[in-house]
Amino acid sequence: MAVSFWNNLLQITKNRVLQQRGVSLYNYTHGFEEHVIKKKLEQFAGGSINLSKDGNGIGVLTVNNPRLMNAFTGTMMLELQEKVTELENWKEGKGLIIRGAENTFCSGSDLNVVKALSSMQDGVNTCMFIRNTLTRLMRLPLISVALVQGKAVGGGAELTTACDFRLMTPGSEIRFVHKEIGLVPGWGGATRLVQLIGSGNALKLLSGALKVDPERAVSLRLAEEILPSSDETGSLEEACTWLNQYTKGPAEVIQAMKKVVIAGRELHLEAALREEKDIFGTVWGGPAHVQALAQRPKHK
Ligand SMILES: CC[C@H](C(=O)O)C(=O)SCCNC(=O)CCNC(=O)[C@H](O)C(C)(C)COP(=O)(O)OP(=O)(O)OC[C@H]1O[C@@H](n2cnc3c(N)ncnc32)[C@H](O)[C@@H]1OP(=O)(O)O
Repeated sequence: MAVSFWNNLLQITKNRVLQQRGVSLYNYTHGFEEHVIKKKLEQFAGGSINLSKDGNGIGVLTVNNPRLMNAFTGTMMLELQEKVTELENWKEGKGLIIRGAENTFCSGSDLNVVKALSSMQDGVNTCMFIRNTLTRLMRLPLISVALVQGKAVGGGAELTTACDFRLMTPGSEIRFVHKEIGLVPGWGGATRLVQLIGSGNALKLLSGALKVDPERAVSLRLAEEILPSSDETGSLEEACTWLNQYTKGPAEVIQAMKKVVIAGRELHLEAALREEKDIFGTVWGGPAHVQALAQRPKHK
């Protein structure tokens, strides 16, 4: 009785967290002092995170630091957080493509930053900071796709798992290299990988630091498809076309659809069903619903 009371309370609290925007996994109650690590990250400048948003509700987020195979400097980590906040507040948004600049995806943290922040405390705080951001990215009410061109390595491989889907270009690879540098994933990538491909397959990819080519990624259900083009422009167009299959219709309906899926993915059955009811209430009688009913649709 007592256990089920606490379980219910926990689920209700989690429900509320999922409904709010900008809520992080870690805060001062977990001993995480965000402002301290932000001050440190500011010192490692370079590269950028660029966001473009089109009139059809599709955003393209580009990890841009080609000199270092799009590795994340400190300021890029900070910029990613800002862009996620912007996307959380994008009312017209429906879909998001994440890609790397100049024909490669991302090689994780800038190893110069890793070296400079080598104390256990700095390492753990940096990971908590990014894990917060990637958890919010994963929970965006947008359908997200990682467009993997070239290499997605280390934290770059982890970033792909924060998206709903992965599309790979011919010759590209995803590789969790952490073991090779004496680490385990710290950006939440191991947890998400287990959810995506199961614990046995995840253990093989992580403990073997295996190179996952597009064919293997599709067979593991890590990637949806191999795109025909390997060049930047062609593959972006193809990724947009792929995503457009799922983003037709009004933003409020697409966003509600993503939210019911997040609830199903993250909550226990009863809490997820309650959440689905609440989200349903936000679209029932809404403009898209009323308009569709007025047209007496037939779905042949
Ligand atoms: C939990 C996440 C984890 C953490 O933060 O704790 C990490 O993400 S740690 C970082 C994990 N990533 C790596 O260890 C990648 C190391 N780099 C490579 O393995 C290769 O460079 C590779 C496979 C990404 C690309 O190989 P390729 O032959 O195609 O290119 P180059 O090696 O010639 O790379 C060009 C240039 O970029 C530099 N580079 C690449 N990645 C990084 C990085 N993560 N940090 C800093 N610099 C990086 C590379 O050293 C080359 O520079 P150069 O001056 O020409 O040597």
